[in-house]
Amino acid sequence: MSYAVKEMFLTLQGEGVQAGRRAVFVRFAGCNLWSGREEDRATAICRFCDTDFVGMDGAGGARFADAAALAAAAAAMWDGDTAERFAVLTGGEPMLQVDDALVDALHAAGFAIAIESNGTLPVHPGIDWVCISPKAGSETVQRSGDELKLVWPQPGSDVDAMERWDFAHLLVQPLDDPHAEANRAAAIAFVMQRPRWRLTLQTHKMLGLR
Ligand SMILES: C[S@@+](CC[C@H](N)C(=O)[O-])C[C@H]1O[C@@H](n2cnc3c(N)ncnc32)[C@H](O)[C@@H]1O
Ligand SMILES: Nc1nc2[nH]cc(C(=O)O)c2c(=O)[nH]1
Ligand code: SF4
Ligand SMILES: [Mg+2]
Repeated sequence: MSYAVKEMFLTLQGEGVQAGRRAVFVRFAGCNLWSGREEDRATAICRFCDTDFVGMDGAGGARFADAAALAAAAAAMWDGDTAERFAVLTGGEPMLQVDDALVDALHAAGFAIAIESNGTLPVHPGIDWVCISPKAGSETVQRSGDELKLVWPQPGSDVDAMERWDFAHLLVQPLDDPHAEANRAAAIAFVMQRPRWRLTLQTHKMLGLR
């Protein structure tokens, strides 16, 4: 199978329990909850997306002919200790494209693999670190993993149900939109009400990283 990748870049993981870790980000093109076109945003299932995932025209983006080609490109970005190789598969929705061949090729290249997924599709069982970010108005079928990252506020979210799912870490991330300051306060209030949850911030945005 070939893979449509919007962009690929070396940075620090900005969010979640792995924040601060060096990582190659592979941003897959396309999502099942929004077309990515601004004219469709108001009618999409997921309306707050902060990411351009349309096309393959970003830095490091391409249509990779096969898994070996994608893994080789990711490995070429990692100019350090190969023992620490870490890839974050995101998008768009990566589970629309991630398959056995890609997981095997990245592992063969020495990468531990993390994923950022909306949870509407089962995550590949070979992934080493599973982050699910549920979206109100969609069905979260992937109800287990390493971290659940709830963007907040998000009306229509069944937080009590999420607390019955099987995640090692429960995280709440302030919604980045024109009301960011109020959203941060709401996320802090959320954790004050629900001490099983922890606040996570989009540190790459504060640091000027990609
Ligand atoms: C762009 S999404 C791609 C992966 C996948 N489609 C998902 O939604 O999890 C990456 C992460 O950014 C989060 N995110 C997207 N837009 C955001 C925003 N405006 N503010 C805060 N987090 C946001 C998502 O919830 C997800 O955790
Ligand atoms: N540095 C950095 N960390 C991130 N963590 C999750 C991201 C994403 O867009 O999936 C992201 C991103 O876009 N950049
Ligand atoms: S599900 Fe993820 S990639 Fe898709 S529109 Fe929502 S935040 Fe963006
Ligand atoms: Mg992002």
